[in-house]
Amino acid sequence: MGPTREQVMAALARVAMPGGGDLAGSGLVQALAVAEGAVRFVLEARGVDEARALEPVRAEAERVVRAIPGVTGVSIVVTAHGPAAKAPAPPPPSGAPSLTIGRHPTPQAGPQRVTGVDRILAVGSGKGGVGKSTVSANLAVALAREGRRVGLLDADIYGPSQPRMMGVSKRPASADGKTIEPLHAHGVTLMSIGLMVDPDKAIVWRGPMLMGALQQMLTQVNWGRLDVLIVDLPPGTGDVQLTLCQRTHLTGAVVVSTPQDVALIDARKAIDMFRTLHTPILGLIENMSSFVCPNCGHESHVFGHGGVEAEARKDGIPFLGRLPIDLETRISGDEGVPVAAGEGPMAEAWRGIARRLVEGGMA
Ligand SMILES: Nc1ncnc2c1ncn2[C@@H]1O[C@H](COP(=O)(O)OP(=O)(O)OP(=O)(O)O)[C@@H](O)[C@H]1O
Repeated sequence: MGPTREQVMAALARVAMPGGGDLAGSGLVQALAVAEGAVRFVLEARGVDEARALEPVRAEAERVVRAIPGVTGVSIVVTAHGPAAKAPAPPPPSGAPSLTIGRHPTPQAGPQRVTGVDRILAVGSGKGGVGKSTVSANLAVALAREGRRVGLLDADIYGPSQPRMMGVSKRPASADGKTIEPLHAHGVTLMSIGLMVDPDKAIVWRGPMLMGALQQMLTQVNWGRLDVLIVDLPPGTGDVQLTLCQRTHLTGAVVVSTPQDVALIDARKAIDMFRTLHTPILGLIENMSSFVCPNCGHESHVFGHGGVEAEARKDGIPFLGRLPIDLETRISGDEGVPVAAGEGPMAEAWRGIARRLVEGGMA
C-alpha cells in the first residue's frame, strides 16, 4: 500500500528550513499529490534567490519522502517567480478583456465540476507533434456534427494551435471584466489560453501560474450548457496535466500516439500519469498510422504498424481508431477548417470515432 498525505507531511516536518522552522509548516509545499506510491509536489519559492537556497531542502525532502515505506517515486519541483512576473501587468492588447490571466490558483476542496458542463475529456499525448491538437479539433467538430453541444479548450499554453486549426483569432470579449465570452467556430464553443496571454510572458510562468490560468479558463469562461468539453493538453506530463486531473472532475482522457516505438514509449508515460492521477483512460488513437499514395494507392506504414492498438490491447484500454497520414488533414488544419467539418473518407473516419464516444456515453 502507498503512503498517505499525512505520512508525507509528517516526513516533511522533519526537514529543517534555512531560516528556522520546518518545511511542512513553511507554506511552500503546493500541489501535493500522493497516488499509488508516487509522491509529487511543488516547492513554491518567493523569488529566484530563495529557489536557489531551497535546493538542499529539496534534496533532503526527496530523501525523507523516499524513505517512507511504500513510496515508489518522488518528484519535487522548485518553482520561482522572477522579477518579470512581479512587474505590473501591461495594458491588455486592444480588444482584450481587462482580465488578468495567469495567477496563483485559489484554494479549493477536491476536484470540481464546471458549471453547465456534463463531461470533460482531456486529450493528451506523451510527446509533441503526434497530432493531439488535430485530434482535439476534429473530435470536437465531429461530435458537434452528431448534435452534441461541444466546447474546446486549448490548454497548450506554450504552443496553442486551436485558433489556427479552428480558424479563429479574435480576442474573446468580456463585458464585465470577470467573465470571458468564448468564441464559436464549426459548431464548437472555443477558448484558447493563447488568445488571452502575451506568449512572451506565459513562457516564464511556472507551475502555480499555469494552474491559476487553467482554473480561470474553466471557471471564468462562459461555456454555457455543454454535453462535453474537450481539453487539448500540452504534450507530456507536466503541471497543466497534473492540475487538470487533480482539480477538475474529468470524465476521462484520450491518448494520441503515432505508431513509432519512441512515440509509444512516451504515450506509455502519459498513460501511467493518468492512471496515477486516477483519471480513467477512455481510449487510444493511432494517428499518422499509414500513408496511402494518392497516385498509385499503395499503402506504406511510415511510422510502423498497429503498435498503438497492440499497446491498447495489452493494457485493456479501448482502441478508438486509426487515422492515416492525410494531406487534406494537414492542409485543412492549417487553413482553419478541420477535415471533420467536410465530406469524404476522413470526415467519415471522424464521424465513426465520435459515434463510438457518444454511444459509450463518453461524449
Ligand atoms: N493524420 C494526419 N495527417 C497529416 N498531417 C497531420 C495528421 N495529424 C496531424 N498532422 C499535422 O501534423 C502537425 C502536428 O500536428 P498537431 O499540431 O495536431 O500535433 P500536436 O501533437 O498537437 O503537437 P504539439 O502539441 O507539439 O503542438 C500539424 O501540421 C498537423 O496538421
